[in-house]
Amino acid sequence: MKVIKIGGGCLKDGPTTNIILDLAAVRGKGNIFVVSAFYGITNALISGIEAALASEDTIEGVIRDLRNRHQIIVDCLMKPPEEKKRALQKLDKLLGKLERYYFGISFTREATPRMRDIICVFGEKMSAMILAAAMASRGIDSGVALPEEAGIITDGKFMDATALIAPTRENLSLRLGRQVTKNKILFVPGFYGVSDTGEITTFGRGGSDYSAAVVAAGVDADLLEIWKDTPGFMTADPDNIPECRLIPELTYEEAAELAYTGAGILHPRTVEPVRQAGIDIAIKNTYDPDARGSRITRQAREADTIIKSVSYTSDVAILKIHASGVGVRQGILSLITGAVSGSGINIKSVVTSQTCISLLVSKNDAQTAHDCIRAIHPRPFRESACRTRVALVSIVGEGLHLSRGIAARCFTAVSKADVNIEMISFGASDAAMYFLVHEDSLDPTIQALHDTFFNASPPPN
Ligand SMILES: Nc1ncnc2c1ncn2[C@@H]1O[C@H](COP(=O)(O)OP(=O)(O)O)[C@@H](O)[C@H]1O
Ligand SMILES: N[C@@H](CC(=O)OP(=O)(O)O)C(=O)O
Repeated sequence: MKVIKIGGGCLKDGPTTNIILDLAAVRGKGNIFVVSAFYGITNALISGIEAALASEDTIEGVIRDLRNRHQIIVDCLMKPPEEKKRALQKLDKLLGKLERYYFGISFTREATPRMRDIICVFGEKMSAMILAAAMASRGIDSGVALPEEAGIITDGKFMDATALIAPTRENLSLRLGRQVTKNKILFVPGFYGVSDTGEITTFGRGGSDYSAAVVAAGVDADLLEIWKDTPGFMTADPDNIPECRLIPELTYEEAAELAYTGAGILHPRTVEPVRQAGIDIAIKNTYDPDARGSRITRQAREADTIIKSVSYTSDVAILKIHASGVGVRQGILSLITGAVSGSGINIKSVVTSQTCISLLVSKNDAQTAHDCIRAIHPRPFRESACRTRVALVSIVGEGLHLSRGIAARCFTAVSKADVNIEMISFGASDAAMYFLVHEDSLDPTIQALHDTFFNASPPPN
């Protein structure tokens, strides 16, 4: 059995969703589909929260807009009036509940992370329901299994949960495995699970890729297939580098490093659950389903180049803590990282020298993290600084640390592009090297690296 993930990027509107359903009808029977909300709906749900906080009067319009957007899709996917009516009744039931939550936050003037999660998952609940109804309308046996019914269990952290694989596996093998028969398609809303006390907890934005990996591990799937609107995992984001190329095979390590350092094609934690279970990931292009796509696996076959891809993220800030003898002063590092993570902030990376500790955090967390560090008493450092106008660039390829000349080629390219490097990390991973540049220099940096590693006639690396 396969687990197949369909994201919002493939569910843009009625006609594109029809293409996906045609594909699923031919290739999807006997498999589990983990689905995201229709394109733009999660953003609309979040805007609805802000609108409801500002004024109760906005709620009616938000619900009307959500209903219209889904109704247009239902109209396009289903023809028999009775079936359409039933789907719209289910939609109205969900929207009725959603409306009450919006009134709740408007009344209390408070949108807690718990309430944000409850509201955000309505997008996936609506899409799974509509896709299953549309599939049934094509005469295909289909159903919906909600994560709370199937038993996708999380650590309970709102808006950034992690799945607990052991109990999830136990639940899914009992409750999901048996529901999938040879000719049936089962839809599971992605993006969330429930804590052991039943609280809805999302896996963070873009988390349906991770959901699908969790379900794949939970049912011991033969393969996790992720359907995307690109030919596969590319040597760079096609939005930045249109001439980028397909990477036919990547290792788990390479895919994880790329996803963590900003390759928006995969949620950063997608690889974890399937790597543990030894399940491959196939990325397939919905516009060209017979094409090869990309395979993420334990051991990728030899590639022409060691560097597989270039990725970047602007969602990074650097905190520099200047102190002397960092390497010989016991406890200073743990004091600083403890203060930051104690306030619930995730530290993306730490690089130290004898005179400076550099912490990388998300841009949104930078100010709070800096405040936490400055609040340490007595101060174990001389001075601290926070830089937010930076971006992280990374080149990834298994074995790059063993190959001579990669770093030289990388930094020569960057320097030729007249870009100044602000921080380098090399050696922490066998498969990745990353550095920071000013955010205004991001585009020329990515272009220079891509030209060097993928477009230039090579010195072999
Ligand atoms: N290295 C990469 N290879 C392919 N696509 C990438 C890469 N980095 C970023 N992307 C972007 O990821 C997008 C697909 O991811 P996403 O929009 O999240 O899909 P979905 O919503 O269907 O899950 C592509 O349209 C592309 O712009
Ligand atoms: N709908 C959620 C979860 C998700 O994974 O969506 P997508 O597969 O479209 O990235 C979001 O927008 O964050």
